[in-house]
Amino acid sequence: MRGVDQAHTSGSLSEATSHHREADNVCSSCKNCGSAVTGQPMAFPTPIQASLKPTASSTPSTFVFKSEPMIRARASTFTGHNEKGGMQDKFFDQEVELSIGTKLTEDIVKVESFDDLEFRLPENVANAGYTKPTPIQKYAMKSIQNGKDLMACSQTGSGKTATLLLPIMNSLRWYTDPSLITDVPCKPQARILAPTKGVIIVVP
Ligand SMILES: Nc1ncnc2c1ncn2[C@@H]1O[C@H](COP(=O)(O)OP(=O)(O)OP(=O)(O)O)[C@@H](O)[C@H]1O
Repeated sequence: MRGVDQAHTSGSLSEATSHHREADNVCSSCKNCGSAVTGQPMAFPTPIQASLKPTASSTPSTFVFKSEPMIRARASTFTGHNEKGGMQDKFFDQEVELSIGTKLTEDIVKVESFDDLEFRLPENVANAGYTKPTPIQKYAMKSIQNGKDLMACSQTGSGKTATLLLPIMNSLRWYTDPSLITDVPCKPQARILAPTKGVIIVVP
C-alpha cells in the first residue's frame, strides 16, 4: 500500500492530492482522504496522473477519446511505409500443425479472409496492404478473437505481430457516447509480454 500512502502524504503530488480533496465522494481506498473516483483508486500516482485535471465532477478516472473515437487511418497514412504488406509469398504456403494438448487436431476455427473476422475497421487492414491472412493469421486470429488460450509459433516475418494485435485492437471498447464512460474502471485492456528489449521495440 506504499503508493496509496504516498498519494496522501507526498508534497510532490500535492496537485493530485488536492484534486482528491476537492471531491465529494469517499475515497474507495482509505475512506478518509476525499478521493473522488467512481471506479479505481489511483494507487500509484505518477507526475502524469498528477497533472490531469478533472473536466467535470462526475468524470471518472478513466481516459477515453471524446472525439473521433474510431481511428480510421487514411490510405495516405500507409503510403511510403516501406513495410506495407511486405510479406513474402513463401509465407502464405507454409504448412501448419495444430494440436490441442499433445494431440494433433483439425478442430480449430480457421478463417480464409480478413472479412471472416468482421473487424470494425477493415479498411485499415486493407490500407496496410494485407489482402489475405498468412497461415498463422488464418488459424490463430479467430481463436484469439473468441478469447481462447493458445500458443502459436511461426517463422520470423510470417505475420505474428498482426495476429495478436489486430484482434486486441478490434476488441478494445471504443465509445461514441462519452456518458457511457462513467461505469468504466480505469484498467489495462491488454498486456503484451516480450522476452527482450529488441522485441519490445518492434511491437508497435
Ligand atoms: N497478411 C499479411 N499480408 C501482407 N503483409 C503482411 C501480412 N501480415 C503481416 N504482414 C507484413 O509482413 C511483415 C512481417 O510481419 P511481422 O513482422 O508482423 O512478422 P512476425 O512474424 O511478427 O515477425 P517476427 O518474428 O520478426 O516478430 C510486416 O511488414 C507486416 O506488415
